[in-house]
Amino acid sequence: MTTDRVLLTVEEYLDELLTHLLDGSGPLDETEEVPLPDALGRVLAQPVTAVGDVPAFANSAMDGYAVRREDLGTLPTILQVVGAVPAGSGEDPALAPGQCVRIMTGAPVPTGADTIVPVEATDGGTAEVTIARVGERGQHVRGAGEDVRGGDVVAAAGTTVTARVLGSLAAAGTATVTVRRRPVVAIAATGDELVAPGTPLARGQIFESNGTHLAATLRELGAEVRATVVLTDDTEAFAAGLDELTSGADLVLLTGGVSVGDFDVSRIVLERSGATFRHVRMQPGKPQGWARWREVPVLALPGNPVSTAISFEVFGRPLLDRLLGRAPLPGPTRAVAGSAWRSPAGRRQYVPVVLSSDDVGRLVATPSHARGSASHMVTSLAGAQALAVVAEETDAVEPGDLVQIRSL
Ligand SMILES: Nc1nc2c(c(=O)[nH]1)N[C@H]1C(S)=C(S)[C@@H](COP(=O)(O)OP(=O)(O)OC[C@H]3O[C@@H](n4cnc5c(N)ncnc54)[C@H](O)[C@@H]3O)O[C@H]1N2
Ligand code: MOO
Repeated sequence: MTTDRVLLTVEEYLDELLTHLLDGSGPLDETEEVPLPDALGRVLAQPVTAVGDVPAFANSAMDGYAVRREDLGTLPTILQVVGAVPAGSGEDPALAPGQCVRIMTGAPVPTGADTIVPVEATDGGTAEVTIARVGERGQHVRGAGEDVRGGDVVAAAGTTVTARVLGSLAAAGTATVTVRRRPVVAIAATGDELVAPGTPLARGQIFESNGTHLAATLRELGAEVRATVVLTDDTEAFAAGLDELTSGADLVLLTGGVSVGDFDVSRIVLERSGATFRHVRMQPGKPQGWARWREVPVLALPGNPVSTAISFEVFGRPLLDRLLGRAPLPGPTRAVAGSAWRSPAGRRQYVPVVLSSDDVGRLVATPSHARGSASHMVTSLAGAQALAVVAEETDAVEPGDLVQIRSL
């Protein structure tokens, strides 16, 4: 009976999803090779190695003079300037004892030089130069391969290609990368009360927001997202809608209608295909469900907007990560609570928070909504930078208490 659901911990339910909903399967097999700039947001299917040393050659970190350190035993010393190498120059002027070369930042250090003297430590001469100060041998020389050696891994398989990863890969000479196919995800919001923003609200109606939120989150995660559909509470229409949603999809997300109400259509229809509905020891996000419809995994999330968002973070994101072979987000960090709030005993609480630091440098987490955590306060998501995670055994959080932080 749906009203008498098995109560699971967060970990137990996630394990059930990974093992039974996804059938224990790993990443999608298909990969594609894309030009580097098109790889933003995709997940690497293979490690990417540097095509050569980075830096590729020893070069100057300063505008100044390339010198032989042994010529500068006593200072000041006058050296003869025998050439100039700007960045991009292929020249390698020879240096005899007592000679130096003008050099610009990024230019290759002449083979005969070993140290760079910044122009500020000289009189700036062009035919000859007086050197007033010099550092250790090798100073201001950026060595070949100092950043990474040719053949070394710059980004591992499973890495999400962010702007930072793109920059690093470009610097390491990568032109194309092999990424996992985007999982195709279909989303449906359920409920007769839902209307699109821009439509006047009749009594009992609300603006649909979960589908918009989920679709955008999934796009950020590298999925190919089908336009969100709104399914009504009519069971036959809902079943037909599910047939369409599952066709060609790797995953279907449903939001709403998973609770125990008489019109909870997701639950009623999915149960026809042997769905599993659970209560999970978390707040928000207690009622959850999953099924396979025409063999396609269907994850049914509770409809309250904050419940949908957090349930997706806790259960949907790991499914996507699994399909994409993506390395999971780094584990939680900790912060001190910036205010007091209550937490339901026996349930792990996830609270949208803003982060700041206090005057002794501790990370501080404060609920992003003045009224704390509640699953209908959808605008708490807009200002949230992270989720504070409060343990099951805690029923009250006091300012200064340590809480776990999960990034969003
Ligand atoms: N008797 C019980 N009632 C409820 C229980 C329970 O254990 N026993 N659990 C409560 C909890 S906790 C949650 S969470 C909700 C989950 O309910 P449903 O998944 O069936 O969600 P709905 O009833 O369809 O909607 C809940 C709420 O969210 C609004 N909503 C739904 N979809 C959207 C959307 N796409 N965009 C914006 N807002 C949406 C909907 O209008 C409702 O206000 O059940 C509790 N009840
Ligand atoms: O699980 Mo419900 O999300 O607490 O409102």
